[in-house]
Amino acid sequence: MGQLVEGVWKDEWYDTDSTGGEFKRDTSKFRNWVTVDGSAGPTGGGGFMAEGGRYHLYVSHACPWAHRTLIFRSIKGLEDHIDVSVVHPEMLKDGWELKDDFPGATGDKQFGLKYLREIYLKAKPDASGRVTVPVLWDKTSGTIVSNESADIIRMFNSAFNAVTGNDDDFCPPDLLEQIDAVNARVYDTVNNGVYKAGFATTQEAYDKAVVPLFESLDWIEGILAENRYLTGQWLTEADWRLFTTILRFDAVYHTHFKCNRRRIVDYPNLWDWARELYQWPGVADTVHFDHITRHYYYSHDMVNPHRIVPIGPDTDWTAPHTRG
Ligand SMILES: N[C@@H](CCC(=O)N[C@@H](CS)C(=O)NCC(=O)O)C(=O)O
Repeated sequence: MGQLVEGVWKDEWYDTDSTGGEFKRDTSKFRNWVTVDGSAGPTGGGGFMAEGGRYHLYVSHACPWAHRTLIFRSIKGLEDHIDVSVVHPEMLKDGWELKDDFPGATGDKQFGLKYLREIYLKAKPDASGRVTVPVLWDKTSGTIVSNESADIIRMFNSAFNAVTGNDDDFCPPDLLEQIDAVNARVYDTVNNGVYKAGFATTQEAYDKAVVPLFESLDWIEGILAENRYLTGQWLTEADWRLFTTILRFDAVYHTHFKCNRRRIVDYPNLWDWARELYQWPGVADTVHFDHITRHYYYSHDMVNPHRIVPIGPDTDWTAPHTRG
């Protein structure tokens, strides 16, 4: 685990000393957008037009943020248009490695590089900051378009429609405000909340994260008791953004990140909803529990120094849901 400082790799754990034990997530540094005509998007510069075969995605199957992008790639019919390199699940002193000696890890399909940081350095030789997945790479200009999953899934939702012929819209304009509001709470207290609980190094910092996390799960359970999906009767981006955290919850966050007030299977509506999303066409193929457990239990020395992978739970994601 480490980061780049002006182009040089420094192996160091997250600094929680300067923040009273709290984990603070670094901001993503590459924030350009692929657009229909190559004009600039909401942030960053232009020049990234939606074209089949032009972009490459670097992901980890363990990572909930990268997982969102793989789900959108699948449900938006982008699989033949955007190819993927999958990192090795263990993230150790060199950060994410592009090795292929684990089932499903592909190595670097573009350049044969060893470390994901080398992709960052190709884009920006003096890059500083964390080397994270996902990364969307532009083969034409030879640079990183974006390393922010929230932006990448918005691009995938609409920019490539003319390329794929898929017009499904998971961010319809009339629901956008509601989607953004749900996303804001879910991001802070659930998606990032589990990390804040798990990487906290003081009791206060842990309490500050874990209490709002379970308040939000109760709030979500209430919404899903009344509505099929988070923003009503249509499945939207808000559901997919929550899903990748919920999928990992009982297997990892409940144990490894000490988020153990309740399990997801203890929330009848949330658990039913989660199975519906898992069973959505194309989604189960994006799920790799072997990468998920190997990554978390192996990569965080500070949390699990002996790298023992717990035995359970036995969860049946294929059990029929009753959301219809
Ligand atoms: N804001 C980023 C966060 C991505 C992120 O933190 N990914 C984790 C994996 S789950 C990572 O690569 N961490 C490496 C590190 O922090 O050094 C996004 O949503 O794309």
